[in-house]
Amino acid sequence: MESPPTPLLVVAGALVRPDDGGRDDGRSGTVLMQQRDFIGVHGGLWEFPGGKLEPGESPEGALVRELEEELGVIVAPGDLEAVGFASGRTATVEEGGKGPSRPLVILLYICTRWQGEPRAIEAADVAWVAPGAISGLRMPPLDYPLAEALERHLGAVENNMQKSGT
Ligand SMILES: Nc1nc2c([nH]c(=O)n2[C@@H]2O[C@H](COP(=O)(O)OP(=O)(O)OP(=O)(O)O)[C@@H](O)[C@H]2O)c(=O)[nH]1
Repeated sequence: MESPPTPLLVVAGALVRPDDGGRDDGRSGTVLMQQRDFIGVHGGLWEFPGGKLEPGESPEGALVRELEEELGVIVAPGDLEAVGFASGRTATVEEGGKGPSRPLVILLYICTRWQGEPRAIEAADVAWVAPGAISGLRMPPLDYPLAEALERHLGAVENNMQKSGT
């Protein structure tokens, strides 16, 4: 008898840059999103950069590797802060997925410090997006709850800063 599929663990990162008070070049957002290649599952949709853990990797190690591979940025594992997670299932074959659908958990981290200028190495495109505008993008299903978790996290950070007068 075939054993049931194991859950897939995926990590994702929200690179957040300081708000510079708004630019007039249409790049005023602060969160880096990437657009998937147009071929394959979820083709052309926007998502948080990241990917699957390789055997033996920690989530933070996997995200450091993925951010370098996908965006060309160097991140220290200690500069990744957990924000939340989303749980669902991988895309079915009908939805463009590869094998049978299985449980999927995506861990979201925030990162405000990195080296290098993020660029689309593997993705079709990258863009800086305002946190409140992320859920207006066309994204794979689990990136919506991740975007909500990020907005809550950023809101809480801002509240704390206002309370402490910083
Ligand atoms: N970000 C995101 N990924 C999802 C969702 N649903 C889902 O099946 N996935 C899958 O989770 C995997 C993310 O890992 P990845 O980014 O390393 O994968 P990949 O594009 O290289 O695809 P591949 O290795 O399957 O060819 C992809 O296979 C992606 O299609 C979702 O809602 N959000």
